[in-house]
This record gives sequence, C-alpha cells and structure tokens, in this order.
Amino acid sequence: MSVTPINVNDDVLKATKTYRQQRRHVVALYLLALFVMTVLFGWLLSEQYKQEIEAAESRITARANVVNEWAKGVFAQSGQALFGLAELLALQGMPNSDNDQALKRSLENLTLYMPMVDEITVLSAEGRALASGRGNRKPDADISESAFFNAFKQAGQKELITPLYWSDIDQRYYLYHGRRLETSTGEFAGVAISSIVPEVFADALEQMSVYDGESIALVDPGLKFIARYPIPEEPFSIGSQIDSPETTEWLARGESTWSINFDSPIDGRKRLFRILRVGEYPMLAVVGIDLNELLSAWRQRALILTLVMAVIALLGAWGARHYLNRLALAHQLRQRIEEREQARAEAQIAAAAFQTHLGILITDPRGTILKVNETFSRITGYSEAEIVGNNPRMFSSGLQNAAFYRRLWKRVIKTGNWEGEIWNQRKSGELFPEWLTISAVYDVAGTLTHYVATMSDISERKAAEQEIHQLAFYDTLTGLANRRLFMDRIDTALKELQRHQRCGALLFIDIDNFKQINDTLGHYAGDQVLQRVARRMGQMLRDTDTLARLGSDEFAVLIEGVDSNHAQTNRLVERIAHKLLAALNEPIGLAEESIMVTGNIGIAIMASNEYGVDDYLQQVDMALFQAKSNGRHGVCFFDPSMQAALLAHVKLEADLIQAQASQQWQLYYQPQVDQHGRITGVEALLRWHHPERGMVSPGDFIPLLESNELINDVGEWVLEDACYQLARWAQHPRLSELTISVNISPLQFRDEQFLARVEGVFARTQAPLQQLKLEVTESLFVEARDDARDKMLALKARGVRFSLDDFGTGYSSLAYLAQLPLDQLKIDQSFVQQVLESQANAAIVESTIALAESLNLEVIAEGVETKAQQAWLLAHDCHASQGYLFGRPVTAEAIERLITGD
Ligand SMILES: Nc1nc2c(ncn2[C@@H]2O[C@@H]3COP(=O)(O)O[C@H]4[C@@H](O)[C@H](n5cnc6c(=O)[nH]c(N)nc65)O[C@@H]4COP(=O)(O)O[C@H]3[C@H]2O)c(=O)[nH]1
Repeated sequence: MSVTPINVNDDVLKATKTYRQQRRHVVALYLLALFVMTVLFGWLLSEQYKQEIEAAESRITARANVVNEWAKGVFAQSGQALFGLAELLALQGMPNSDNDQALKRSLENLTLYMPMVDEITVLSAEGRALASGRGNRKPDADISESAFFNAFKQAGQKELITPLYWSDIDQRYYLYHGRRLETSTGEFAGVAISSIVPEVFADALEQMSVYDGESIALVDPGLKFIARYPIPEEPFSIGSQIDSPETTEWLARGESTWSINFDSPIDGRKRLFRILRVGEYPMLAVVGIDLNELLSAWRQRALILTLVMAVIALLGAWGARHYLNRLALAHQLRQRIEEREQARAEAQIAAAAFQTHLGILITDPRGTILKVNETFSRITGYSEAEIVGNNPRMFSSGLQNAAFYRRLWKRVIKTGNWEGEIWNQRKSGELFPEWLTISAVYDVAGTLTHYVATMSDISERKAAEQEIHQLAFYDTLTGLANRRLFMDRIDTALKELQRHQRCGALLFIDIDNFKQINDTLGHYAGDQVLQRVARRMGQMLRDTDTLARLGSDEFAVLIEGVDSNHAQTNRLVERIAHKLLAALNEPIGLAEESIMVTGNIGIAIMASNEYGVDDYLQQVDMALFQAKSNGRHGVCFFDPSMQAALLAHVKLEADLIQAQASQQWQLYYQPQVDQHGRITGVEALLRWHHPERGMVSPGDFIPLLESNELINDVGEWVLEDACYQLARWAQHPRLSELTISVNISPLQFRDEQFLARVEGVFARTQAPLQQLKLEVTESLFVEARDDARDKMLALKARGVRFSLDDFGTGYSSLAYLAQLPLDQLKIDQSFVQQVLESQANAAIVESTIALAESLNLEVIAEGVETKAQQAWLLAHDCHASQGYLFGRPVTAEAIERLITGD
C-alpha cells in the first residue's frame, strides 16, 4: 500500500496563522481608516473653527474701528465748538457781567447745534462761570480748586476730556470736555467746558445695526459703563462699575488694542472681545461677539460631521465585521476540510501502521481477539480467521508461569501499558521469543475499549546476540570459554570464594610440542587434536568448573568452591590435574595415524584475601613454568619459592644476553675412548664464565638459551670454536685423528638459517669435516622429520657425522632410526650408571647395543664412572665410552697435554 505523505498538522497550523494574520490586518486597517478620518474631520472642524474665529475677529475689529471713529467724531465735534469759542473769546476778550449776554446766546446756539452737548460753559481764570449755554441758568459752580480746571493753567494743556464725571447739581453723569481760554497775549483766561451727555452714545449705538450675539460698548478708562448695545439689563446703567480684572491689567500695560475671549461681566455670556482705546480720549470701545452664537453654525456642522463620521465608522465597522465573518467562515471551512484531510491521512497512517513489520493484535476489554494484522499471522502461522474470537492464551508457550502473567496484567491495569520479552508458541508448535507491547485504549469518557498488542519476532536477534555472545566469550574451535570469559569467571569466583571462606583452584595446562604437531601433521590435524583434548578434559570436570582455551595450546581450568580446607583442596585438585593429564595421554586417532600428546599442569590454590586475579594468574603461570621446566609432563603447585626462582630465572636470562655480547663462553672437551682406553675423540661442552657466579654449567642455561632463541647464536659460536679447534689439531700429527662431537640443540637444528650458518662456519674455519660429529637428540625427529633428515643429508654430504645423544630417553620410535643418516648411538648416562644395579637398564643398554649393531651404527656409552661399568659395557660389545672414568670435561690445552703427554 502506498501512502501519500500529508503533513496535515503543519497545514492546519499555517492556515490558522494566516487567518489570524488576516483578521489582525482587517482590524488594523479599519482602525487606521477610523483614525485618518477622525484626524481629517478634526482638522476640518478646527480649520472651520479658526476661520469662524478669524472672521469674527476681523468683523469685530472693523466694528470697533467704526465705533472708535464715531466716538472720536463726537469728541472732535465738541472740540471744534470749543476751539471756535476759544478763538472768539481770544479776539473779543473775556466777558464780564455787563457784556455776557452775547456770549450766552452764542453758547445757546452752539448747544443747540450739538445735541450730544448738554451745556457749554465759559469759566473765568478764577474758575467762576461767566456764561452758560443753558439759557438763563446761573453759573453757580466753582471749580477753581478742581484738578480738571487747574490742569488748564498749564500753558501746554489746551484741551482735556474727563472720564465719566458725576454732577451733583444735575445728579447725572457727564463727560466734561474743556478747552483753555487765552487772552490775545496767550495768557490763561479761563476754560470753556462742554458737558457731553453719555446717553448720546447709547442713542448712537442703538442706531447701529448689530448682528445676533454682537455687543458694542463704551466704557471710560476706569471701566465705568457709558453705553452699550444691546442695552444691558439692570443693574447696569451709566456710571456702573464693570468688574474685569483682565481689562484693568491690559489698561495698565498701555496697549491700544486687545482681543480677548472671556465671559462678559455685563451679561455673563462668553464673548470674543475687541477692545480699542478711542484715540486720546478717556474712552474704550469694546466690541464683543457671543461665542455661542458665533459658533452655533460651526457646532452644527461639527455635529453633522461627527454624525457623518460615526455613520462612516459604523458602516466601516459593519463592513469589517462582515469581512471578518467571511474570513472566519472561510477559515472554519478550510479547517474542516483540513480536519477531514487529517482524519483521512490518519486513517491512511493507521492502515499503513497496521500493515507494519510489527505484529499487531487487538482485543476487546475481555481479551477476545478482534483483529490481527498480516505480520501477526505470518509470525504465528495462524490465519486471521483462526485467531479472531479466541483469547491470546492460545499462543502461550508455557515458559512463563501464572505469576508472570498476573504481574503483566497488573501493570497494564495500573499504568495502561506493559512491554517486555516473552516466549510464545507458533502454530507449528515452535517456541519463539518476541518483544511484546500491550497498551490499554480508553475512550474520551475513560472507559476501557480495547487492548492493542504489538509484537516483533526477536528470535533472529536473540540468535545473533547469542552468536555475538558466543564469539565474544567462547573459543570458536573448541567451544570452551575464551580468555575474556575465563578472566571474568575468575574475578567472580574470587569474590564468591572470599565471601564464603572457601578455596578454589586455577589450573593452566600446556600441551607439549603442539607446534610440532601442527607443523608436521597440518593445521587441520592440530585443530582436531585441540578439539579432542578439550572434549576429553571437559569430560573430566564438573559443570561448575570452567574449562577455557586461552591460547593455541594453552588450556585453563577454574575450580570453584572446593573446600574450606587448604590441604583437602590441594589433594582434590591434584587428583583432578592427574585425571586431566591421563586424559591427555590417551592416544588420539587421526585419519592416518594415532598420536600421543603430553602436557604439563600448573596449579594455584585460591584462598586468601590478600591476592587478586592478577596475582593468582601470575602464580599459576609460574607453576606451569615450573612444571614445564621439570620436564616430566607433570603437575606442579605454585609455592612461594617459585617466585624467587623465577626472578632468578629472569636475572639469568638477562645475564645470558650479556654473556653472548661479551663472549663469556668457553669450550671444554671431555675425552671419548675406545676399548683400550685410547682417546679417539672429545665432546665439546659449553662453559659459561660468569663474572659473579663463576663457571655455570650448561644444564642451567641451555634450556634458557633455547627459550629465547639465543641458542642459534651461541650454538654457532660453539660450532665455530670447535671447528677452529679441529682445524688447529689437524695440523698436529698426534691430534689430527681426534674427532669433536658438538651438541646441536633441536631448536638450533630446526632454524631455517641453520645450514647457512653451518656452511659459513665451515668456510671460515676450514675444519676437516670428517672429524666433526654433530650430536642430535631424538626430540629433533618428533616433528618436521623430513626437514631434519634433509639437513642431515646435506651435512652428511660434506663429510659430517651424526651421533644420536641421550638415546633411550625420548620417543625411541625405532622405525625412524633406519631412515636417518646416523653414524652413532649414544647411550644415555642414566642407563649406563644403573647398568649394574638395574636389570631393566641393563636390558635397555643391551638392546641399544644390539640395535646399533643391526643398523650398522657405532655405539658409545656416556657417563661411565666405574671400571665395573666399563667392564660390563666391553663384555656387551660397547667399545666406545665417555665418562669421568676417562676424564672430566677440560680445556683444549688439557686434552692436548693428556694425549701428547707434553
Ligand atoms: N655425572 C656424570 N656426568 C658426566 C659424566 N661424564 C660426562 N658427564 C656430563 O654429562 C654431560 C654430557 O653431555 P650431554 O649429555 O651432551 O649433555 C649436555 C648437553 O646436552 C648440554 N650441552 C653442553 N654443551 C652444549 C653445547 O655446546 N650445545 C648444546 N646445545 N648443548 C650443550 O648440556 C648438557 C650438560 O652438559 P655438562 O654439564 O657439560 O655435562 C656433560 C658432562 O659433563 C660422568 O661420568 N658422570
């Protein structure tokens, strides 16, 4: 089934995000439009307001100017009349009581022509009224002391107008306009005063056409009310004091015009005022306009605009809301589509998931199987029809007990799921491991609806794990534990032993000459030998013991918790070790031949707390080394003295390397005699002059030389020194017949470079090779026999002879003797020295002599110490001998002296 990948969740999220963004954009756009519209309307209204105010200002300014001019005209008219009067009186001179009638008439006439002037009076220089324009009114006022009158006495003061002035006589207010009268010579002659009635201003203002809300007022500089239109209601009448601190302040500033906006102190209405000083006269023209009335049209427009704006805002809000609704609807629609897509995708996924490589089984809450997938059928081998309706118990392997299942279900009920490894049974009856997950499924109300189990067949994985484990911890050839596992087991065993105060044992088993077996019989045979040996040893051990293969031919055994008694443990382990050796010694039948293997066992008893794994490994190693060194194919327990011996061994090894470097070697020669006791030859025996130890015997260091391959170099030196000796003796008539037997170690002989090295020695020394005998041991022929034979033949061709040393101690396989190019058998001294005491030894020696005779080989007995031994040997036809009886190993010079008698 192919499934189109749908990333539904991502789409839904993206769509929701876009929707929210769009919604935010619409709201932001609407608010922006609202803001712009508000700013625009606000600006429009403020502009109109400004225009209204500016228009009103220019209107009231113009009106104030008109009033100003008009008021000035009133005073100018009065001023002209007074001027004419003053001119007249200057010409005619001031009247007296006799001639004042003409002046009175003139004054009456003047008054008649100036309706705003109530009376014109002429005062004498003393302030006494000389004549008045009001008919026969008696001049009764004396104002000589008044500031107004006295001001005219100043020559420069021509004309002066008072603010509103209360006339006690007339009980009314006047504005007195005075003019200085002068004589023809210019001296102060008196004052002509015209009394201007303030009402005239009110009448004049009344004549003016004013706009609605407009007011025109005249006040004197002391803010006393003179006139106003519209006429104010009580208590404002001429002379009333107007309370306007702002105006008082302005007056103090001395400015001539002022526009201000405040509540009128007269009618309390908020007005825009234009205030002008009326020329130099003591009067202010105040034109005001009622702001309420002025702005009523503007307010109306503002109201309309606001309404329009509100309507637009509402319409916009409605449109935006409508759009948002549409968006929401579209979003919901898209969401629903996407949810449907999601559901479809989930269904697809569920279907795909159901067809997975995992086996799936679905049950109802009672455990009745409702459905399984193909994988489940394939794993179990049951078809769906065979499974559905059953209980999963049908797969039970029986390997898990009821308690296991109880725990499993307890966990499922508690936590909702369980997972783990379980063994089940296929239809075929085969048991198999599976990894099982059980999940409880609940509906939204929390009611258990199903159980879903998924499982995977882990038998292959298990097998692979097992294989990995096997490879990691077991030896592939023998199936035994490998070094890693063995070390692990020792570690664990040691802890156990220490905890339970018991003893255990470590055994290292080394198979002798396995390398030779491998080289001569091939690796396949070698492998077979190892497998057989492993099997046999395994049969000798208990299940609790661990048998391991640590290296090619190294085996080890761990014996755990044997006993708490050390001696008891020793005995038991020794018995086991001998059983193992005996098992090893059984002949092993291979395809073509049967071979014998031998081995050595080193044992360390593990008991105390003071040693760790490494210590015990070291101990068992030493014990094995000791067992091998003993050379008896036996068993050796570790004892502390070994450690010292090993150290000594290590020291000796270092000294040997030094010995070779500084040529601390010397050859001693031991005589070999014939039946007459005549020296026919010598055996070259190596001696080591150790700077501290003195003369060291080869028995102590030859095995060490062999173990680190120094034997090749030392052996070459021995051969070379012996050959030089031969070459020297060849020059001596009484020594030229002497042979020299040189010991050749099997390891030296087997070395690939052996022939080349020997040829080099021959070439360098030019020794008479027919006088040279190489002593080889039987062990040389245990393996690579053909190779040894070939080398012998090659040397034989050069005239070299061969003697078989230590005969009778080794393998003694007679069959090969005939095939080898030998010249002499050398009877080992162990037989010779017991020849008189042991019949068995005597029999061996006898048969060796007979064998040599039958093979046409010479025979020589070594280790002859007594005449009796010599006699016995001679009686049994062994004519050649070597031993202390004839001479100990000595220097070449000593041999020469012995023979030549010099
Ligand atoms: N008890 C007793 N011993 C007697 C008597 N006659 C001789 N011997 C000793 O027996 C050993 C004879 O040498 P081997 O069997 O070849 O045994 C030799 C030989 O296997 C080895 N060896 C000595 N020199 C060399 C050498 O140059 N090369 C090699 N590869 N091995 C050598 O060391 C072994 C021991 O040599 P040595 O200590 O020199 O010991 C010599 C000699 O001193 C006797 O009547 N009684």
